[in-house]
Amino acid sequence: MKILSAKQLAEADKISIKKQGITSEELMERAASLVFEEIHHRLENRPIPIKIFCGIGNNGGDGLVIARKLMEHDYKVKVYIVNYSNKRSEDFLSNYDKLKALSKGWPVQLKGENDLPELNKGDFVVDSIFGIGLNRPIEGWMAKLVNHINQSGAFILSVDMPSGLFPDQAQEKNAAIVKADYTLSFQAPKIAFFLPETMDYVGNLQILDIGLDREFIGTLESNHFLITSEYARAIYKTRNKNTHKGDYGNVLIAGGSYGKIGSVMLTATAALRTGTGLCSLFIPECGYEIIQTGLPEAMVLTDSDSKMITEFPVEFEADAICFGMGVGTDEKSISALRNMLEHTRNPVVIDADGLNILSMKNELMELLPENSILTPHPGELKRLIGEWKDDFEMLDKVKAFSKKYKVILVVKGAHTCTVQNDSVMINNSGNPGMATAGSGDVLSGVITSLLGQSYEPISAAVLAVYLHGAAGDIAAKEFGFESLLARDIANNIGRAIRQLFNEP
Ligand SMILES: NC(=O)C1=CN([C@@H]2O[C@H](COP(=O)(O)OP(=O)(O)OC[C@H]3O[C@@H](n4cnc5c(N)ncnc54)[C@H](OP(=O)(O)O)[C@@H]3O)[C@@H](O)[C@H]2O)[C@@H](O)CC1
Ligand SMILES: Nc1ncnc2c1ncn2[C@@H]1O[C@H](COP(=O)(O)OP(=O)(O)O)[C@@H](O)[C@H]1O
Ligand SMILES: [K+]
Repeated sequence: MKILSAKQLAEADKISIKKQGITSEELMERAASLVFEEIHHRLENRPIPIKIFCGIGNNGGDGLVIARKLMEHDYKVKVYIVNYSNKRSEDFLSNYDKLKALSKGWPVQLKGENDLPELNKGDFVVDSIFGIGLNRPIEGWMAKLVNHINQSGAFILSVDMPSGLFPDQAQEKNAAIVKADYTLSFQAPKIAFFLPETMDYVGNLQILDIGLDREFIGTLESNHFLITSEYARAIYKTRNKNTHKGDYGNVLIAGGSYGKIGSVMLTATAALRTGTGLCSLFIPECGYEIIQTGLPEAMVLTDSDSKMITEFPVEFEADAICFGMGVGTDEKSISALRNMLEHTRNPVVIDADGLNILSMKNELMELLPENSILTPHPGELKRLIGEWKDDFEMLDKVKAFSKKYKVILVVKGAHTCTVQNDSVMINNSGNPGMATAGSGDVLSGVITSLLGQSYEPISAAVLAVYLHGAAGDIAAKEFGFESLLARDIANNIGRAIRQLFNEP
């Protein structure tokens, strides 16, 4: 699903109005009615105090429509108009008239900090102050209003955008932004919903299809995509009956050191659970019995060193190689990575200490086969690309890095971003239960497995990230967030694949 900018969405609004022969007020009625229906569906006429904060632009206009609809259904509604200027939009004004005609009292006018209304824990607040028209940070008394709403303890539903949040540009430090519990956003996701510095403002996210022109949206160019289950399903390759293990890839996972053999075991488990036909590990000698006992499906090659990798079995003909988990950064292990890179032409997967080695020995970057996949978490990423001042600069730097070295970066996080050149694929599956040791090792195993099964490198990365998160979600249903282990993610990859086809 395309992630669109505020400018593109405003354009899509205009084109749709023209093509569908409707007025912008009718489009507003349509969009806001969908929000009303979501609220009505959940509240089921419960007498909860609903407090709607409306700006005076079109986002405020949405709020007025929502208020009218709720009043028509006998909800307890109070409307506050946030007068941030005297330029009320046309559609705001016509809905203001409609609301006045329906309600007995006038909406409460807010004009300064003395007007902040009383809010209580049990209130249901609708934030319809600013949407995609925000063009500068919220300041002055309105910033106080935003903090007042945030501190009230009320349930907060934001319409289209949490007010104060820019859809597609960096935020000032300590900006006043509504911290929503739930955001109902129109038509397309906005990138700020998924980036580390701003995702917390959004709460639960739901995108409402307000029926903007599909053909026009199809023509819009975007470098940013949200990975959906439909997309993952389209990438996935089904299996033929007439096949054997040789058809599903022979992968080699090199990693581990004394005390960190578990990491490679997790990677190999994940690779096998993702369908790898033949899985071999290259590990220091100390891990031999551990792997042979713990994972009998895997084959094991050992280094001459008992505690760390110091070489690489360059004669091994693998369909995909993964290097790095638990390796450490000893000079001898650095030469093992160099050895591997000097003898490999196919794309490889580099994770964990493999990445740290690349940061230390920049010249090794030049040896990476084209379309290799690097899987840094934010700490490893900083070592690779340096510091960044905000998420947008981070994405720019990652894109530049991807272009410079012709590699794919999987920037891990709550919404993992897979970056190739200028394109960013954002993942929405997964949960905080996956913030546990070894879950990144599992991801590398899934990527390597798909790479070995002849998926294009970018497809392997994107599908793996999606399945890894979906498997984590299935595991979390069984164990809860706290109890989830990395191995549970690996063990649920099969269920995640079946879920793509709606099989429980
Ligand atoms: N178009 C359609 O058909 C549909 C649109 N829809 C809805 O419209 C929303 C977009 O509406 P919008 O364009 O009126 O912008 P909105 O977010 O209400 O802001 C209004 C004005 O605020 C001002 N302003 C900005 N920042 C400020 C600040 N920090 N402090 C003070 N003032 C500030 C700025 O005016 P300025 O003062 O700069 O002239 C700006 O123009 C969209 O999110 C969706 O909810 C849906 O109904 C679907 C159909
Ligand atoms: N809150 C979260 N929501 C979704 N996914 C998460 C969350 N926290 C962690 N993950 C996922 O778990 C993995 C953690 O990887 P990493 O930090 O490398 O762990 P480790 O080094 O312990 O293996 C990543 O794939 C990341 O996307
Ligand atoms: K809003």
